[in-house]
Amino acid sequence: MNPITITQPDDWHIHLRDEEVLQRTVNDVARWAGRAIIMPNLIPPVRTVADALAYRDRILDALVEESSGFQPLMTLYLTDATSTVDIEEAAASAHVHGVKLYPAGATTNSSAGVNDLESLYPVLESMAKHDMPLLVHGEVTSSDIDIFDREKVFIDRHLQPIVDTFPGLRVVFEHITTADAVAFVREARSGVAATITAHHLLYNRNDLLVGGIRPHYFCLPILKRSSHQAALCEAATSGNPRFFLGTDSAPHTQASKESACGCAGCYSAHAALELYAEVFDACNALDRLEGFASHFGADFYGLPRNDRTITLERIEQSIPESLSLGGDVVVPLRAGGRVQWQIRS
Ligand SMILES: NC(=O)N[C@@H](CC(=O)O)C(=O)O
Ligand SMILES: [Zn+2]
Ligand SMILES: [Zn+2]
Repeated sequence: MNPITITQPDDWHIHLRDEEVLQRTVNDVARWAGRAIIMPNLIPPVRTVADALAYRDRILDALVEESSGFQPLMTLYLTDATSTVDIEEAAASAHVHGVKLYPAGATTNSSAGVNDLESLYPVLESMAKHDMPLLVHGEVTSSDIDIFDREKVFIDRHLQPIVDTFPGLRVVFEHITTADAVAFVREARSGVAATITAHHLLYNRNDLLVGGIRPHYFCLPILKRSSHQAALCEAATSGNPRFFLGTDSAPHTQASKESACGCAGCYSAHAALELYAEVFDACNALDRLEGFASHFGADFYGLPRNDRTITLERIEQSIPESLSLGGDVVVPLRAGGRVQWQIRS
């Protein structure tokens, strides 16, 4: 199967940041995706519909001519102060497609996140009533839980109770990283799905730690052992519509990654579709790429599939050592390396 033509994909989880950085982030994703779910973890966070609409305008303003069809799908950031009125307003907006749960302190820009999930149960109830999806960064933050176990413990302590307590709530378990998360999503009631990143399919914790610490592979949830990576590849390429594409592309400047206390997040928007194609090719599952990348997420969110198509060819391309990011630089995933696929222009 080479070349392959598929319905244009969408990215169901991305960080674009703000201001001068948008020039890079927005146009990189718009090169291959028709739409993207835009994460709300700005500083300060995107808390209200008004915040989301203003942010959406800044994203649209950053689009270059060739990318002008790209649609940002906005989300709100759940805080301890989020109210049912916020949810009603979100549900009434054509541009808000989900509400994001960050346990406070779990990841980059999550300090405004949720401290006491149970006190927000009325808000989750309202989300279920208005059919507003809950998007979850699924890791506990307790200091006594090992960083490699934080996703699994989150399932038992928080995710299973949420899914059981609100049977009508649609839930996306974001950027899953473990065989435990795969099994949970596979066996859950209907209305539960997961996004999977390219980097969690391509890499494991050896890539992060063997031969020296490689900060550009540090993200949260952290890369796990290879058996978990294999479970993710199996899920992504299985054709199960509960698993779909979400890059979690998250730019941090080179200096903030190459630091004594480096930030969490990998930048993949520059070549994400090509990298996913490489994974599906390696698993002999190129015929399943379209479902994962272009059909299942749209179906879950209740949006039409894209009309346009995109063609990928098995032609090697090289990835730059760094990319401009506003006045700074970002080191992209697989910097200085090669990827086996290209998008035909
Ligand atoms: N994934 C990450 O490691 N970082 C993301 C936040 C997130 O998605 O958890 C970021 O905003 O940088
Ligand atoms: Zn996250
Ligand atoms: Zn993310």
